[in-house]
Amino acid sequence: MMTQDVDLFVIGAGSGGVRCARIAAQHGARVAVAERRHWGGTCVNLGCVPKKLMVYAAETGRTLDDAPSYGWEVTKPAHNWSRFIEAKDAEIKRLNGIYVSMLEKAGVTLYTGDARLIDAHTVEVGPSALAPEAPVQRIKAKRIVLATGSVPIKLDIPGADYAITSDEAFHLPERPHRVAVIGSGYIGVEFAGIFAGLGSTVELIYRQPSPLRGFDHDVRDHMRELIDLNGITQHPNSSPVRIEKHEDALRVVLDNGTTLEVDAVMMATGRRPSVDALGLENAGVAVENGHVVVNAQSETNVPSIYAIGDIIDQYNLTPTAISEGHLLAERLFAPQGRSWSFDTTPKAVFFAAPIGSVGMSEEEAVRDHDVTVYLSRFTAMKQSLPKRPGKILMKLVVDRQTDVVLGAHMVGPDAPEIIQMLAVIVTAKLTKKQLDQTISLHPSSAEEFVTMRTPTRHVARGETVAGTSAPR
Ligand SMILES: Cc1cc2nc3c(=O)[nH]c(=O)nc-3n(C[C@H](O)[C@H](O)[C@H](O)COP(=O)(O)OP(=O)(O)OC[C@H]3O[C@@H](n4cnc5c(N)ncnc54)[C@H](O)[C@@H]3O)c2cc1C
Ligand SMILES: NC(=O)c1ccc[n+]([C@@H]2O[C@H](COP(=O)([O-])OP(=O)(O)OC[C@H]3O[C@@H](n4cnc5c(N)ncnc54)[C@H](O)[C@@H]3O)[C@@H](O)[C@H]2O)c1
Repeated sequence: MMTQDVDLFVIGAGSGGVRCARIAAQHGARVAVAERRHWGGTCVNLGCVPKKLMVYAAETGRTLDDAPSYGWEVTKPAHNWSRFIEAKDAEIKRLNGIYVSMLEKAGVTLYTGDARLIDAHTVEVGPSALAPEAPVQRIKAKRIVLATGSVPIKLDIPGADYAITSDEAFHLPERPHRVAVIGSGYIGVEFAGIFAGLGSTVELIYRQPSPLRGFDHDVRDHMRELIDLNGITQHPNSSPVRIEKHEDALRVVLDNGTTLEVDAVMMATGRRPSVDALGLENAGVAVENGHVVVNAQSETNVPSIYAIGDIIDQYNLTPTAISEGHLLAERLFAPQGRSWSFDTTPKAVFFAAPIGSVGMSEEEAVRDHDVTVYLSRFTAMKQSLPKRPGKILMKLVVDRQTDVVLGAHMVGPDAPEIIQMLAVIVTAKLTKKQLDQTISLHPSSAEEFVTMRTPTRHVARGETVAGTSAPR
């Protein structure tokens, strides 16, 4: 066994860990990082990146559907799943290499293997699936960062073992023709859109009356319509009670008695922080509701140990994990740090018509503000020739007293791209009047955000939020 000293040891080379390690090393710290499964973490290997490539694959199919209405005399060819998965995997492999070389160039020492805490200043790295032959090594560190991310959760129902999660969905040997997706959060809705876009029959099962709990109620209502329009069968207000394996199919039995016959069942029922076998108890790191507890400085209760990203179960997005890692490295090794506005983190759901959302939903805003809502629904020009159904939704939530834009929400083509810029407006606390002073860019969908003049409704602080009144 070898012993070595570093200023900072980062466990987990995902979004947060890689950034933290790189910035610390660039400021002169002696840094080491351990990764047990895949360099770049969830986002690069089993999350944002392969997911977005799959979204593009599905979108390309829809473009082919629409091509004849623009004069292209094409018949839609079949989608070759294995060729696509191969191309996607090659791209992910390229990105893995970039992460490794970026860390090495910054002078970070890399350990491939499973890491765990021995005490508040010692990490042990041993063999893992990625490095089954890895020697057991102990490293002494002045400071340790826990950046181990999260893992998917399956429902505890009979037959759960027959179900896949997003981890397996990226590497299926063939595309299932009939899929049941359980859960209508980010992953459930995104994968329902991907499978439907590639031609599968999709059943989306969820507990609530509308999908996407936590999003603005008008966005959720609108999404319910769009999911229908994309040919996905929704089973709201339902939960699966068991999954049965039959000769040629899986059967999902719902609590209302419905039985669905499918080729694959995907559970998209949330994720939990990855804390198992991390040795947290050896160092006395406090855990609450399954996540590591930190203060606003990413400090745990143990002075030498910090935690960032999904392991703290706060924002659970890549840019927030990256920003936490960057801030922590600067706080520890460079006095003049950057700052970020975490409260106005923009969010996207990459469905067939994606969602972009920043700031407060209407129901969040009315807790503390008198609110004016501007809401618009219209058909995208690009959809006019193909006569593709489904409208764009745009919504602004404005403080009635100060005129500050509290929230901006959109469902429609390019919504994430447009909302990224609206996030600047919400972060800078600009007013509706300042949006009104902006000349529109024509013809675009985004121009609607600077041309919405007539309030749709006013809602007083504390009032119950009512449904939409914009034309459908
Ligand atoms: C299907 C899917 C789609 C997503 N899409 C988006 C999206 O579009 N946009 C977005 O912002 N976010 C998205 N996310 C969320 C995003 O991927 C995570 O929030 C982000 O990766 C969290 O970063 P992290 O650094 O906390 O952890 P991770 O990126 O998960 O990295 C943790 C790393 O630690 C390693 N590790 C764990 N335990 C150990 C150990 N004991 N020893 C050594 N290494 C260890 C893991 O192997 C992993 O590589 C998506 C997630 C999923 C699952
Ligand atoms: N576009 C993005 O930015 C993106 C994409 C994917 C994932 N992510 C991140 O990853 C996280 C995890 O995604 P997710 O979709 O797995 O989680 P989620 O929390 O968004 O959704 C979980 C879903 O499972 C359902 N569920 C939970 N317990 C259940 C039960 N007992 N019975 C029936 N249904 C149940 C919930 O009602 C919900 O619909 C997200 O919160 C997000 O932060 C982000």
